[in-house]
Amino acid sequence: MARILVIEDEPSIRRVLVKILSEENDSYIVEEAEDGQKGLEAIKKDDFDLVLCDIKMPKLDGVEVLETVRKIKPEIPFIMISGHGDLDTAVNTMRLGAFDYISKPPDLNRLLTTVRNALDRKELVVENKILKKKVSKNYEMIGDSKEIHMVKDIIEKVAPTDARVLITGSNGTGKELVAHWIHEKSERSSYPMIEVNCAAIPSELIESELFGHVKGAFTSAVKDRAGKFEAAQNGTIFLDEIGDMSLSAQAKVLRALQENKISRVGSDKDIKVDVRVVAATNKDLKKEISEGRFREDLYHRLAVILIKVPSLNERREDIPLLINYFAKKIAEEHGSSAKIFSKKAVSLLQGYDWTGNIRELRNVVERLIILGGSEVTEENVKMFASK
Ligand SMILES: Nc1ncnc2c1ncn2[C@@H]1O[C@H](COP(=O)(O)OP(=O)(O)OP(=O)(O)O)[C@@H](O)[C@H]1O
Repeated sequence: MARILVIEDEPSIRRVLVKILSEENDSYIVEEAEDGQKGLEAIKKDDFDLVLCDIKMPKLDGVEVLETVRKIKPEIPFIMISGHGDLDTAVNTMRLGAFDYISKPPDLNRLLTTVRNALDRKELVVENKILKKKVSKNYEMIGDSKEIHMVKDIIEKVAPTDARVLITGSNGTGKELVAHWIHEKSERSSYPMIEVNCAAIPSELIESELFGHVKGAFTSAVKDRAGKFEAAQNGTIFLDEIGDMSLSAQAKVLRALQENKISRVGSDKDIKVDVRVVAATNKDLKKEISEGRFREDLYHRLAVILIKVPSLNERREDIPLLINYFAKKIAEEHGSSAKIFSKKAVSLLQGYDWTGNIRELRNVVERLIILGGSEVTEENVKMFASK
């Protein structure tokens, strides 16, 4: 299905274009606008795969429409329609990002070929964007230590089962990464993995976030809304920082785990959910239980399998590998060649106490690459990385 918008003020030409395109291919949905202003409004409101746009029009001309859309929806290809007097302008619009132009009266074959090419390219651009997004989130798990191999082994064993998993470990040790792999290596991987950071959501909103709500359930509930459990249907929900969840939300999560049912806030209708729960925390939940902040029954439901992710300080031999890996990644991101870290620089970094946190290690590597010289030396580390 391809949605095409024809913006043209001359009714006869507009009609011809709409007719030709609609008859050419059943999967073309063709809409029309009679001037630049209306065209722009339609593009803002809806998603189009292609726009055919006249150049000379009242109110807003084609060049202005093109320039505005390039800023808000740059992926939409434009084919400009030029009359006798504006061929030069048409050629110039290609510099502004138009895909192509056709002259009036439109030549049927040329029009249809250009439309097909433009739609093909649009698909490619969108695919590339999705691909880039996937690649940019990095899920490689670097490390050759006994400790990280143990974690990988457990993931392999546990992922294909439906067992709930509680992942523990201090900040930035890779808990989210572990959760990601559990989902990816499970049969649920073609369904969504929905992540909820329980610490980032105010306690009065967490229930609605997880379970959704019905219109009128509270002041700002202006319409029915599904929650994350429903969004994760057939997939995995990752409850990050579960140790920060309010007791009343914990009670509801417990019910969801016991009965595989949830109800939206403000409704007593049950909704069946088939969702695997993976949770993570950097808190000592046993301590939280003894102090009355975490439900023991929920703990036992969640911690069917426990994975403790070791801090980098417990597997310092992985630090040089990580430095190397981050140096390459960062160079790629900056479009430069990877900087060499001298042996002394690496061993100094390896010895620091704060390097338990992988995120922090990455930040320091980035800082050293930006601020250090062509080679990262012991002196650079002392200057830019010590805490
Ligand atoms: N073994 C690893 N190899 C490469 N990168 C890793 C590894 N472990 C973690 N990272 C990276 O380190 C960063 C922190 O990891 P992650 O977010 O999984 O940690 P976390 O324990 O969930 O953190 P927090 O406690 O702050 O939520 C991420 O960018 C992640 O990709």
